[in-house]
Amino acid sequence: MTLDSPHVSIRDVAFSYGRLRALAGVNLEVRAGEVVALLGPNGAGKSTLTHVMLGLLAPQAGQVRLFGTRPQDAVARGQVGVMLQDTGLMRYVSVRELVGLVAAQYGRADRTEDILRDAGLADLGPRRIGRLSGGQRQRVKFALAIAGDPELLFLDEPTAALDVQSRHAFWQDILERAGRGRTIVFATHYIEEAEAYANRIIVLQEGRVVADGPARQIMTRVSDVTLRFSKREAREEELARLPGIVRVQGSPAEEGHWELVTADQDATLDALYGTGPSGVRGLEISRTSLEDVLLALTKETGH
Ligand SMILES: Nc1ncnc2c1ncn2[C@@H]1O[C@H](COP(=O)(O)OP(=O)(O)OP(=O)(O)O)[C@@H](O)[C@H]1O
Repeated sequence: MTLDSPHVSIRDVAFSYGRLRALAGVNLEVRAGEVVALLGPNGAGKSTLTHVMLGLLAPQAGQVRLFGTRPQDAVARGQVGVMLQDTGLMRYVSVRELVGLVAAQYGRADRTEDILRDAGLADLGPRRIGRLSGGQRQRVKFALAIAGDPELLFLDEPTAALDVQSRHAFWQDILERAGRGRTIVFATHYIEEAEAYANRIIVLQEGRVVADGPARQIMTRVSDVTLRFSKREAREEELARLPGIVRVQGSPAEEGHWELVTADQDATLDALYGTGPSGVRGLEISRTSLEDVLLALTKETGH
């Protein structure tokens, strides 16, 4: 282990459940302070990858290192916090007792109230776990993940079941941790959260990494833009000849209403407007969303 070891390093990792190949040659490195979102359709391998990163599943091929050492050793040193989808919680203890117990294992019993506050549980300390709502239980799982103030946090769908306020508070806490050099890897189906809070997005599809980079970089992979406008005297053939055009659609419901998909917005608009009056009215430009890009990247298997 060296000071500048990546927090996570995965090389050529393959994992199969019997004959079902869940991860096929995954490579990635995550460094201190990164907030990484794992995206991908159901069954893409996000949870399997998370389990492999934690040392809970041993890959049949390849190597996994956390802080330059075996995942189990990093976990034993208290460097890793984790929130998995299907962990159960003791039902008959109070929120404060459970969080305090885990905090004590990290030598942080005196920080129990801070942990409860950070997880949005300040008012729920005396409540029995068995009496909590789904979103409240989710916050307890988060409290347990952060109890040791770990350098590396793995969160599997952390905001599932959280209401709007809790989500907001959760992300503020995550950003504050990242600002202190903590590393966060989370799997999610909320694309807008990945776009807003992750500085890197990794897209998995059938156990392979099909995209890896900042949201903006991933979005440039599909650079098409849609232009919508009205133009009375236009003909379809004429619009199709504009530079950059990928596709032209007229609106059958509204004559003279057009939708152009272009790969070169500037060239298309220059030609459309030309030098004189264009007759174009009500122009709307919409960029491809990250959701469109993900659908394009993961559509091959029709999930
Ligand atoms: N315990 C298991 N035994 C057998 N196959 C499994 C097991 N867990 C997962 N799989 C299979 O491995 C593949 C990857 O599953 P995984 O749970 O990692 O996907 P995921 O991306 O986390 O999906 P989701 O978005 O639905 O949580 C799927 O085809 C799944 O059916």
